[in-house]
Amino acid sequence: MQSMTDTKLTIYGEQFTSRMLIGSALYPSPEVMQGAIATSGAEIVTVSLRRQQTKQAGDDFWSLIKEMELRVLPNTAGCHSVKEAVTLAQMCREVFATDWIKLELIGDEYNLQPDPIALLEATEILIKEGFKVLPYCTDDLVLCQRLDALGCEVLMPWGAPIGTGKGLLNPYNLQTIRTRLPHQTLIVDAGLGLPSHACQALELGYDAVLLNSAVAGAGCPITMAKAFEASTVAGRLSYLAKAMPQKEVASPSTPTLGMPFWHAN
Ligand SMILES: CC(=O)[C@@H](O)[C@H](O)COP(=O)(O)O
Repeated sequence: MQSMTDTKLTIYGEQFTSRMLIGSALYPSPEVMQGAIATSGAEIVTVSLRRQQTKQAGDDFWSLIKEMELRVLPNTAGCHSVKEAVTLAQMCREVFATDWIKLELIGDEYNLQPDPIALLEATEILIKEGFKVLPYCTDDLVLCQRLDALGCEVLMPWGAPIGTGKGLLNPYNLQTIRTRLPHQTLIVDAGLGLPSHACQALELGYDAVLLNSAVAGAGCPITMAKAFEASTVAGRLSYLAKAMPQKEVASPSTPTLGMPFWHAN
């Protein structure tokens, strides 16, 4: 019998079993946040230094995150300039004692689209300073190639604008990036709304997904976290199993006498 072997998700040399990275914002309560993150099976949680408003709220939040013993991926959510993002990344390195940074640099307020030019500039600066950059970028092949050439070992193209829940708006672009950068760890980041969207990303050969709103904004975040976990497992297995080719013309699936097994033609 054929058996299916899989590699683990690799991020800058570190290996993970879960193929979902999860955000820590927008949950209805700290308890629900902890419950949903734990249920999701995620081993990496992204956190924003900028979003904490008072010292007390910040301290309480960090204690909850620390209790969960997850790998923390600080992000530069809300930054609009290279200077702002680089400064925040430097602060994150001090506060969280990690050189990982999810680099988010917004270029447009309407759709929160990442600014590709500023992103390249900030990535170059941060890599020279020793950061391990995980850039949140648009699904543009040439931009991804440039980020790859700068030394990024993970790229995170968007599925759709942050918080929209629209899923993969341009599967062709995402597929092209996968095909052209086969060595890269690729993560679809943002815009997912349903577990089926995560499954689709994994089926395209993406290594993982990063999401927040779909779980935090669900009617029952804990149940939705479980559904996303199952969908990433299903999507990865489906990718490894290699789907049957699609056909334009029907072919009978009921075996004809004397031909009980599949014939590829
Ligand atoms: C939490 C975080 O990093 C977001 O900026 C991320 O991009 C997730 O987006 P969604 O909320 O659309 O899942």
